[in-house]
Amino acid sequence: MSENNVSHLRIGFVLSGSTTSTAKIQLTQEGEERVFEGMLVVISSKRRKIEYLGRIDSIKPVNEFYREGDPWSEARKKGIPLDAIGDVGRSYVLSEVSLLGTLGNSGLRDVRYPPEPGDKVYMINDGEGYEKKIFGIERGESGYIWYGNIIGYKQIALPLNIENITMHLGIFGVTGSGKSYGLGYLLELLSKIPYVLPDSSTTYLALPTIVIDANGDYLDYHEHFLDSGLIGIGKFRNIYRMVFRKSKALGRPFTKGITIDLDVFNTRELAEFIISYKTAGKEINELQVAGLELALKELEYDSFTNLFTENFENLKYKLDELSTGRDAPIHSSTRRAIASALEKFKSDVIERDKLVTKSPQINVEFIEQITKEPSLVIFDFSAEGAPGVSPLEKQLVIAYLSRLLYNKFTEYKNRGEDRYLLFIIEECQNYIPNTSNYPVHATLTRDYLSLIATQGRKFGICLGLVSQRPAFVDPVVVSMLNTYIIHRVSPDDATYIRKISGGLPKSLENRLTTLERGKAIVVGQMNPLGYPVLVEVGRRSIEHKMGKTNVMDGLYTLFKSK
Ligand SMILES: Nc1ncnc2c1ncn2[C@@H]1O[C@H](COP(=O)(O)OP(=O)(O)OP(=O)(O)O)[C@@H](O)[C@H]1O
Repeated sequence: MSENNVSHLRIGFVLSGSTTSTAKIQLTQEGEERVFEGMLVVISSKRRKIEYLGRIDSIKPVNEFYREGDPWSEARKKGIPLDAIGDVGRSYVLSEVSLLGTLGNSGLRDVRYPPEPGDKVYMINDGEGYEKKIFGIERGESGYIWYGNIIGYKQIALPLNIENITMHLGIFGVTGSGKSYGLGYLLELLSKIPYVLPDSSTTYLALPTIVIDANGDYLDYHEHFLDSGLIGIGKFRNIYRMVFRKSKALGRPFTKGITIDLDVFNTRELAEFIISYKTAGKEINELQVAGLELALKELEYDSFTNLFTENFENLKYKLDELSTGRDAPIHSSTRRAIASALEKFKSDVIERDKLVTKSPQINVEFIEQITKEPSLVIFDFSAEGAPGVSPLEKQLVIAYLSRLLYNKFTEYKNRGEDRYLLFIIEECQNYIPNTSNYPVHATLTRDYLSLIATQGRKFGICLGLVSQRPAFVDPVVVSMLNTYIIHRVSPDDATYIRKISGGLPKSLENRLTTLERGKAIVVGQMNPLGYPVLVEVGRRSIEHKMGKTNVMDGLYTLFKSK
């Protein structure tokens, strides 16, 4: 590093007492202005001709006239101003730096010698190949996408290793912290992952993705696809929007109705779901579940879908039969409760939302198609895509989808065929809840999503779980995520985040609850640095219209219309 290079901003000097893991530095005036906790910096050792990558862990201003118990304590107590003395006193800023490694041409190496007193500390120079020195990776390398920029450095992005997305991803943050915007940006990057061919030319590939879109945050991509075709959506071949049958959007191009087949469920699962549906998942009566299970079994139908869509009366007769007579296995009051649960299920799910059919739109051929011709599939669970649809019906759809995916990917695996799919679930606490603090009944979704989470890297389904409240998500599943993008979280979640992410340095942990919108900490297997990094999410190339609110204009329009 040349000292004459003005773009290398010197921000400090190493003081005595460094070890191979930390260095104490005194900041220069520029350093005092620019440095913040969590920032990455470079220490240059002239004598050893090495550079260290460090992270600012603390910043401590010192003034020799303001010390605890000094001779001026009494004057301060009496309120006598000491500004003049303070101004002439020695005043400086100390900083503790964690040494993350030494910089080489292929990424970080272990620190074998501590920096020496007098070594200079710099900001990383944006334009001098530092990405390669820090991460060991160059732009354009196969299988890496470059995410946003490292905070403090506009030109230095964080590479993310796509190979490791197979070990699942968690995106957490409170409402408005920028999760959906950031995820949209990530989807754009995942639609054009570089792949270097044997002749050294580069092609770009897209990772097929299904996103359960809770609020319509990704519909801009569908709109863009309808308006402008494939421009701007990388290598995705198609973008589908999936809506419930009552949605006004049905009938638009590349928009499919959400329908499912009940035959992926076993008798117990279906019985439990129908009984819990009546109480909106709040409670579940074991006697009623057992009674319905018995009726379904005794009917010996080979298709639940047929039974519910065409022969529903038979089920009612069977229930009556099983509750008639002195030794009837189902008590008459239980029968009444089961019958009313069945009616509710039939009238909402079968008749009103027309969710169940023998030939559903979401089927194995669709999975085959979207994974073979990489596509983005948006399940629109917003009010427009799912008008009047209950949370439990959404659960039923995800339960169906996760079974379908699990079975299909098991088949791919058994055939030795490589397929990959990113399955993103927003508001995932509703489908894989931590029942100890978020009492939502979700066995139908939880079991299969957990099963997908526990599958190894080679299974091919990469889970992307998104939540405002990570503590409400099943901790066993969360422990299987290997990469986290953590936006601002609530103080209640900060301790939990620290635990699941394998411990964050204090300098970053302190920022968890105060991160600005669009800033996040990236930690885990996809981050090749091996240390948590503070990043600023990049700009979406397709505008995020759905996330916008316009309170004042809206209020004014109402006011004017009076
Ligand atoms: N990095 C960013 N750059 C520009 N605008 C952003 C950025 N991040 C978020 N926004 C905007 O801020 C608003 C809130 O962001 P976003 O919808 O992503 O939050 P969220 O964490 O997903 O919230 P919720 O959990 O309520 O969905 C949106 O209007 C979004 O477009």
